[in-house]
Amino acid sequence: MSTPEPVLAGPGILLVLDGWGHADAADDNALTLARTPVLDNLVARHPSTLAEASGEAVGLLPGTVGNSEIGHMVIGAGRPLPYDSLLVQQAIDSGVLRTHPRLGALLEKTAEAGGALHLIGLCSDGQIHAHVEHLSELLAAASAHQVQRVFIHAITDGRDVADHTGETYLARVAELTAQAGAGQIATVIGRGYAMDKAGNLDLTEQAVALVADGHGSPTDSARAAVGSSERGDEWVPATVLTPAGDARITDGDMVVWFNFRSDRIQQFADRLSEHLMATGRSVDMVSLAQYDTRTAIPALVERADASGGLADELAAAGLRSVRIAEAEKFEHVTYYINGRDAAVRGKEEHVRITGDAKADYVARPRMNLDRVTAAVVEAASRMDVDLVIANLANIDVVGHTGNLAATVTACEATDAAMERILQAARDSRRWVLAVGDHGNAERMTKQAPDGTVRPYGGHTTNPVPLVVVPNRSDTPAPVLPERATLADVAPTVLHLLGHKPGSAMTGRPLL
Ligand SMILES: O=C(O)[C@H](O)COP(=O)(O)O
Ligand SMILES: [Mn+2]
Ligand SMILES: [Mn+2]
Repeated sequence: MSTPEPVLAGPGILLVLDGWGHADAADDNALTLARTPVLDNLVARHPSTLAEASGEAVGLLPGTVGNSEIGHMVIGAGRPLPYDSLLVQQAIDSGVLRTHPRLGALLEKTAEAGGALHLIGLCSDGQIHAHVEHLSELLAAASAHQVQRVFIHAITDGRDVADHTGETYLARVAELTAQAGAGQIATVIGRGYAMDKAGNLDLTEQAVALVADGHGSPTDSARAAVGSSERGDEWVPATVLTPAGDARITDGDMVVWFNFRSDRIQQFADRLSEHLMATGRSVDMVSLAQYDTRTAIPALVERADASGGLADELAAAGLRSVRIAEAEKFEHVTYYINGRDAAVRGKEEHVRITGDAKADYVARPRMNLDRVTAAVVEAASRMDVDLVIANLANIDVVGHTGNLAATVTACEATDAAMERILQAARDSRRWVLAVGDHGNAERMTKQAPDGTVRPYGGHTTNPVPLVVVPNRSDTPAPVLPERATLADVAPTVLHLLGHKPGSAMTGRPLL
């Protein structure tokens, strides 16, 4: 006798609960501190497992925390993708970066013209946007080409690493410059200004004016620069370190952007390029990894191919998908889940829920969740929609504030939204696959480099819950394998839609 098909293939909802990681209950675990009956019930009563969302399982360096870009890319690709941090590290380990012809040619040209090299990037070891140690390779290359003036325009973090650690990382930069015999920190500014991605150009302009024209508060040490912030490392005001001398960007200089992740540096890179051009300064620029800037900036390390994922398979099968998220995560359910591909395939609809771009997430931990939920419910009710893909951003975005109470509220708001979405799924006979893209809110403290335990709003290496709510309850519920990875999501989604995994996918259907 054949076993009945446990899940009736049909339309569904793929929900990414951003920052929904798994860890044992603890007094810094916002998810277990929160009252979340719907999520608890979901995991307890329906087929569920834990999925790896960090390190090698998704294409990151071993032991590194997951992030929204690689999380959504792997969810969409159905296979781990070598992420930019890994590719940069490989280029360093193999010596390819140090001997990169484009870098070498530009350094030589700069040295001959007596120009300066400006290194701009985030100085921490958060491994999400950048790694401070990458500077060592760039400084060595500058030294080898005898570039005499090397200025580091340091951006302080406090988001991907514990806050109030900026001074430690700037001290590390100073060590690296001493080791290489080249370079000095010229300016310091927090990532809140330099890495805005929400179009707040007033913030970006402060970073542009600082590095291009030396407009900032003069101070004589990195420690004083970081200490001048009243709002932690993210918001260190534009500061010029006077011992570096005149570090303005002039005609014939070159710039290397050393963030490997594009999303939060590209606005600054674009504005700086435009400003230099508008003021008649001809400056060569390269970035460590490929950026999605409007102005073309050549990359030293190319991206991995991410084609052949869920979007391509949906298009090939003629299936309609609706993508829904609020602004903070809109690119994640469109551009990133589609393999960093901006093309909108035929039957693909995008719903971007907008709100206050400068929202204070501690004061407003619900964000625009009600409108996101309403859009999911509406899309689910449409007979012509095969797959709804939505991101519920609160757990991650509010988690980043490092504020435990606000994050608990965000978890509870997400729980209530889930209740409405699950009801909509029952009404429309849809299955639901809910998954985190990386951990965040399940651990809200971290040990800082100096050994103290601090509030922490960044990501984690914890696995994420993955739950499948079948579209019918009259057949035995399937059992999912004990462990999974984010690469299994797309094959499972295609299976639930009644299709095979794509040939480029190495993940497997979990049921
Ligand atoms: O850019 C950010 O907000 C954080 O550094 C990383 O968070 P994300 O990967 O969720 O965007
Ligand atoms: Mn995320
Ligand atoms: Mn995040």
